[in-house]
Formats: sequence, structure tokens, C-alpha cells
Amino acid sequence: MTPPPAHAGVVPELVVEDVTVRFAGLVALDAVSFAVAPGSTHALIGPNGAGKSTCFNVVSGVYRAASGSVRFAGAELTAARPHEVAALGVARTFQNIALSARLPVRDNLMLGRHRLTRSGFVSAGLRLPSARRESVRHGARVAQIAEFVGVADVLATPVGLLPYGTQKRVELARALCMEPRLLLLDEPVAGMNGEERREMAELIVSVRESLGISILLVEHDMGMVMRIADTVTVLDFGRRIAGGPPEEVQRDPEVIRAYLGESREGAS
Ligand SMILES: Nc1ncnc2c1ncn2[C@@H]1O[C@H](COP(=O)(O)OP(=O)(O)OP(=O)(O)O)[C@@H](O)[C@H]1O
Repeated sequence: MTPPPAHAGVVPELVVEDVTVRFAGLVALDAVSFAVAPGSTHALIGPNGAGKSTCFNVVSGVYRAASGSVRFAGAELTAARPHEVAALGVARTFQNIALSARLPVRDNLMLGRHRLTRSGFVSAGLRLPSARRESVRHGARVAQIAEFVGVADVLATPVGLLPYGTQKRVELARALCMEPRLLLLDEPVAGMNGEERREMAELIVSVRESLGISILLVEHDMGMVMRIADTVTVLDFGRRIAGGPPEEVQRDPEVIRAYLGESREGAS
């Protein structure tokens, strides 16, 4: 297996500072701050409704913050649109798979290269040599990433025909096709069986080790978070209640209280 080359550019720090998001009367994020160190895996955890997805959506430019700042690569992301955030090298996967089910895996991955494609629709449509050369180059890179992620043997298969665990891998591959410096993974193992979870965890570790990029991860699978994260930020009711290395966070009384509270509610 040939790992993809490390990102050529510098991997910047992601700094989230005092971010507040409100929906009508509800404060979904309340002055939340944390930083993702370059090349680290940072997990965002917390009970249901804690604000994790909202935080992801602010970082990726989908939601607007009422106040606070998110900085990456010298840019203020709270003022940026999703395509501008992507152009800075931030790629994301979604809780529910967001791929074109009818298209083969290869086409889905080529769509991930779109941001990096120089030749426009006209030169591509006219099949100009420059556009052809570029397309061959992207195709080679797509094949390399597919090999790395373990989906090379299904490149010609429509995504909708693949098992769920494989579709999640294709989604990760598509995000990697954007050559990100920061990868946002929204519940990458949700809905997977034990074997698929283990394989995905290994893959995430090898993405970080081979590419040296930063990963911000939202995940409910605590075992996985504790195994693969360098740093954990814990949210509860929109507030950051703890943060630090996994072994420290899991002993934190406030974190234990937040999770016990959730299981009590779930049990009642
Ligand atoms: N678009 C929206 N409009 C109104 N309220 C929203 C919206 N998005 C999120 N919320 C609310 O904001 C709060 C935080 O939700 P969020 O989805 O960020 O939590 P979460 O930690 O990701 O939860 P889960 O683990 O269940 O996915 C919740 O009370 C939720 O109902």
C-alpha cells in the first residue's frame, strides 16, 4: 500500500475562540474556545445536543456565529462561505453519507478534486490537451488515495451498491481527494459494526501519520476517541466543560456527571 505523500503546505493551527451560536432562544454554543494543534487528532465529545455538530458547522462555514472567532491559515472562518473554507484546505465528512449513490466511486472521488482543477468547463468540454493531461493527473491521484483508503477494488462500482462501512470509507477518500490540511470527521464510525469500527479507527490513525494533517473528530464511540485522540474537548449544553489529554478528561468529575446525567435520562 502506497501512502499518499504528506501535504506539501504547512499545517496551521485551528483556533476557536469564544464562539457563541444562538438558534432563536436557544444558545447552542456558549463562548466555546479550543485549539487544534497542527498534525494532531482532536476529538469533540459530549452528550446529545451538546453542540458538537453546531461547532463543526461553524468551522466549515455552514452556520454563522453570533460572536467569537475561528482562525485557520491566517483567515477568519466565521466570515467565510463553505467554498472559501474548503479552499483553505478544510475538508469534511458528514454524519449521514453525502455521496452520489448512483455514481461510481471513481466519479465521486473525482468530484472531490474539483477545487484543485484548473481547466474550466470549456477546455474540458473541448477536450483540450491541457485539460486531458490534468484529468489524467487527477485520476492517478484518485487511484492512489483509493488504494490507501482500501477502496481501489470498487472504483467502478456505484456507491449505493456498496456496504455501509465501505461507503463511509469512500466518503473519507473523497475528503482526502481535496488534499486537506484539516479534516473534519463527523461521527466516522456511526452505524458500523465492531470490525468496521476497528478498521476505520486504524485508517484515521494512518491518515494522520502518513499525511501529517490535523483531524477534528466528533464521535460518540468513547473507546475509539480515547484510543486515537491526542486531545479531547468536552461540550455539554453548549459549554466547554473540560479539555485535555483523553486519560485526564475521562477522569474529570464534570465529564462523568454530564455522561451519567445523559444515561439516567436515557434510562427513564
Ligand atoms: N439548525 C438548527 N435550528 C435550531 N436548533 C438547532 C439547529 N441545529 C442545532 N440546534 C440545536 O442546538 C443544540 C445543539 O445541537 P447539535 O446538533 O450541535 O448537538 P450535538 O452535540 O451535535 O448533538 P448529537 O450528538 O445529538 O448530534 C441542540 O439543542 C439542537 O436542537
